[in-house]
Amino acid sequence: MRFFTAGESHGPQLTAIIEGLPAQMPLTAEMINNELKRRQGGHGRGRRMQIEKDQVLITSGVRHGKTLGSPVTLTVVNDDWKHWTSIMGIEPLADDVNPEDIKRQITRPRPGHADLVGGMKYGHRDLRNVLERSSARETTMRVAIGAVAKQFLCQLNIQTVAHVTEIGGITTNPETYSELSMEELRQVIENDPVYCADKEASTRMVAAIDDIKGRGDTLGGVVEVIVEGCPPGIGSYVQFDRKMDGKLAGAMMSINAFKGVEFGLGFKMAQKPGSEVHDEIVWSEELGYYRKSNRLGGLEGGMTTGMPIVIRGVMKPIPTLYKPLESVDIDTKEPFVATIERSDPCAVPAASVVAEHVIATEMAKAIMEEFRSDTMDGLKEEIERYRQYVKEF
Ligand SMILES: Cc1cc2nc3c(=O)[nH]c(=O)nc-3n(C[C@H](O)[C@H](O)[C@H](O)COP(=O)(O)O)c2cc1C
Ligand SMILES: C=C(O[C@@H]1CC(C(=O)O)=C[C@@H](OP(=O)(O)O)[C@H]1O)C(=O)O
Repeated sequence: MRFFTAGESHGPQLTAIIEGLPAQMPLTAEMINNELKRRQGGHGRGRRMQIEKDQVLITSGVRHGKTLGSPVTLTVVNDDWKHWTSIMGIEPLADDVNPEDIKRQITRPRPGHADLVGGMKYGHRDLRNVLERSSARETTMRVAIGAVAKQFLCQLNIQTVAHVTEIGGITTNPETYSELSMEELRQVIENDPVYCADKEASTRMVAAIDDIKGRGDTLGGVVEVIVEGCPPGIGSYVQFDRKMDGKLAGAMMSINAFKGVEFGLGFKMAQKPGSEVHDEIVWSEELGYYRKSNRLGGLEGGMTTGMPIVIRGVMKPIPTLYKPLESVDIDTKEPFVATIERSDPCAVPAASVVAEHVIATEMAKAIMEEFRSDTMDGLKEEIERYRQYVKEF
């Protein structure tokens, strides 16, 4: 499976093309729209999310609710486009229009965003040409693609869920959710304003977001994605670029503003002896091989172990601040104090939805590389056979 996304944040629409999905897989726009709605939510989003009502249109690759095996094209219209048609026009400017006269030319780069380096790299003196594509508006299509991947994984009894574990230094207590099933965890976070499973921490996170917003500043945090039901042996140790942990980490780091990744115990492993890190191996007739604990987060030697995959990513605070940091106007070379129109004070809850979907996409891609069939039923049979084989190994 391979895919591309395209589209500017304030352009007419966003597009994704996915190629390599098996035929006969159930797929509906409704399933994708539910996930798009979750990405738009979460306490801490700015005014843009009140303008957009993200709804996907499937324009190829699906007929009567099932994939055809041909490329699937997804589009989401930017409702905000109508306010930007002159600034973001596709056609060349008329001869009598001076580009400098187009409103809202951006010459003042924001520290922490792509503006300055993107402008240098592509020769754009209007930094809007950079921010339009570097914007996390693109994550809409990452979620749309991931929603398709989740439907694929669901056919194979592989489930994913993501939740927020930290915002602005407020952390969850894992004891409040460690006993929950995937389904229970999903239900708890769906009813929570910051997609967090610890009620007490959630209340404090909401207050922290309101407080930081009032002070014109922004907050980051940590999100955790769990994948359950994946068979052992996805990914490989035989070549560096086939290691599953590397692929998952790369996917997580491809999300705007994500700056670190860890699996299982993660960075805490540095403080512990090996006996408190590695997971002991056991076997039973009913379950086959499994581990007594899951401190490594479901990966050994670049391969899934069959235990739940547990991956966390850290999101830095949003760079566009109402309380601006020092920067330099690229035309005048003078320092300036920026004024901004709108931004998200905290997008960690929304980013948890994005994280779940990019991880689901990477898992689906890896499974399609590992097992070959052009039909969904063929793939199901392949995986079932393999699951039985590893159980008895
Ligand atoms: C869901 C989501 C929403 C975001 N919203 C904003 C925003 O409103 N304003 C902003 O400046 N950055 C926002 N960001 C972060 C920027 O897109 C990101 O910092 C920028 O693209 C630069 O990339 P980098 O932080 O990975 O270096 C958001 C990120 C995500 C994942
Ligand atoms: C549009 C989305 O997020 C945007 C991500 C973003 C950024 O700089 O990354 C900046 C903001 O865009 P705008 O300047 O239009 O308000 C966010 O709203 C979205 O998540 O769909």
